[in-house]
Amino acid sequence: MSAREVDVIIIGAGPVGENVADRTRAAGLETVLVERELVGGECSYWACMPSKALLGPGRLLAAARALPGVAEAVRGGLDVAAVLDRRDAFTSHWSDAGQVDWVEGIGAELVRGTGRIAGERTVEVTGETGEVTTLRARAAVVVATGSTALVPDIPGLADIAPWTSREATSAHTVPSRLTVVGGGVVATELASAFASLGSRVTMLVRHEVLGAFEPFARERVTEGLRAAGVDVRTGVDIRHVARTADGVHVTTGDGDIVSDEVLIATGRAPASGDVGLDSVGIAPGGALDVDDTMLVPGTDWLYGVGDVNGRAPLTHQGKYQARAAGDAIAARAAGRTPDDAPWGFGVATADHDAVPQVVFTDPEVAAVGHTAASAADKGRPVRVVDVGFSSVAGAALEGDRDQGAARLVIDRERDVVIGATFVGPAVAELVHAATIAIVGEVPVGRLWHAVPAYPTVSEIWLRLLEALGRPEA
Ligand SMILES: Cc1cc2nc3c(=O)[nH]c(=O)nc-3n(C[C@H](O)[C@H](O)[C@H](O)COP(=O)(O)OP(=O)(O)OC[C@H]3O[C@@H](n4cnc5c(N)ncnc54)[C@H](O)[C@@H]3O)c2cc1C
Ligand SMILES: NC(=O)c1ccc[n+]([C@@H]2O[C@H](COP(=O)([O-])OP(=O)(O)OC[C@H]3O[C@@H](n4cnc5c(N)ncnc54)[C@H](O)[C@@H]3O)[C@@H](O)[C@H]2O)c1
Repeated sequence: MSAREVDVIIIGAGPVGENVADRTRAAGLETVLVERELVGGECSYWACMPSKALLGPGRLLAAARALPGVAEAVRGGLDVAAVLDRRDAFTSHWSDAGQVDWVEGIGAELVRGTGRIAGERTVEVTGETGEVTTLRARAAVVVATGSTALVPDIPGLADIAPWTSREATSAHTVPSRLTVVGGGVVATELASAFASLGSRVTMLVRHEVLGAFEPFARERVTEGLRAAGVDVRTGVDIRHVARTADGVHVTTGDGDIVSDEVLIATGRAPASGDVGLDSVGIAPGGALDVDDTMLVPGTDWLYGVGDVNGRAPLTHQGKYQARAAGDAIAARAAGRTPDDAPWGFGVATADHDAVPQVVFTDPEVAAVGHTAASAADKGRPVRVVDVGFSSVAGAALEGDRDQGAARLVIDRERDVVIGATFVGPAVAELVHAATIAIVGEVPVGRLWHAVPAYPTVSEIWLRLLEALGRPEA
């Protein structure tokens, strides 16, 4: 069958595929998006949006309860049905009609079905009824297929049909008892959400909670989960799982935990196993190896963007990669070399050392760049400074509870910030200032001139600088 030619074919219309299309369309390239489920991807329907819609009400209620005068006005718990309804609205009731309109609006074409690379520059799309459309790309094929939940090979687990983040974020009933396996971001966020909705939650953590974050952040999140009623157990070894009349039994070295549902939150795997990479000599299944323009080395047409390349599996970072890749594709299609020097338009340099992330637990964690441990692993000589929010008037005004703590990691030789972590009830918005300091390589001496308004929570920056010590006048 003859192939239809277009400029760019993007397999996967999640947030990342959509953003590549936005850039290639802006450059006037004929662009096809291939999607087998919902345009908008995991983030819109089973990840970021529904999880944050489930988390917000519980955090707000806890904040209200910590503020005398407001606490007295708050009676009872959350209205679970209203929270679930609002979550449904944020997922557009799992309809992608609005996002399809957006694709049409930018002048891209949507082809529904499963995309598979079938040799150089060629993609076969198999539709729902089995019909196959063959497309050939003049400029680029972009793999933006995201990731899927990893389910460990625990005896009995497959037989009980456990929840993954998909079932948890789209649940329409709240289990009375929920066991969460894992201690990462998905586990902590969804344990918090379901505890706030009334589940009795047990977390089974193999090592420790939020292992990749600064120890003081891990400890405070663990305390916060426990204060919210979550039974957090660390160092747990799961041996077997079975469903019986009284619920699901998870057998650990320390006995059985019985619950109504088990949520597996043990990480994600790049969705690269079934996109035809083998047809062009690339081993399927792992993270797709790419350079900083997201081009697969050894090709001049194949790109891997977003979760599938494993560089920084977060929506904002994938969209950043998408903007770089889209601009690099457009430049190459026009016969130009993309601006591919570090921090150029066609590269995702920030993936290496300046990835921000917020964990929306209570307290929240907002971090960017290095932790003290990751800097040490890279042999970077650093100074570390720690400050509590108790010294910040703006934070104290937020409520009568522990307002958290912050850490800066400073490169001792260059005297610039290379890492920041904030933990506290409302620290999410603090992280962008730290990202700018890192990406802009702002000298610490200059930061003294970035004056935080009084009395805001941002005065933590002043406290951190004071703790570092003002350079000699
Ligand atoms: C519970 C949870 C909460 C999260 N919360 C956040 C958060 O708050 N903030 C944040 O930044 N990140 C968050 N993430 C991570 C975020 O969801 C991902 O980083 C993001 O969705 C990646 O976007 P993507 O476009 O690369 O992949 P996806 O969103 O996974 O989209 C890939 C798309 O490709 C399609 N596809 C796959 N294979 C094919 C094929 N062969 N043919 C056609 N289509 C195909 C899929 O159907 C899907 O629509 C969360 C993740 C989880 C699991
Ligand atoms: N707010 C956010 O930005 C946000 C929210 C959710 C998810 N995400 C992203 O989604 C991705 C996936 O998150 P995640 O929490 O699934 O992964 P993760 O890698 O953060 O955590 C996985 C957890 O599972 C544990 N684990 C792994 N294998 C296990 C096993 N066999 N038995 C028991 N425990 C095991 C690990 O020790 C770890 O605690 C991450 O990259 C994360 O950044 C981001």
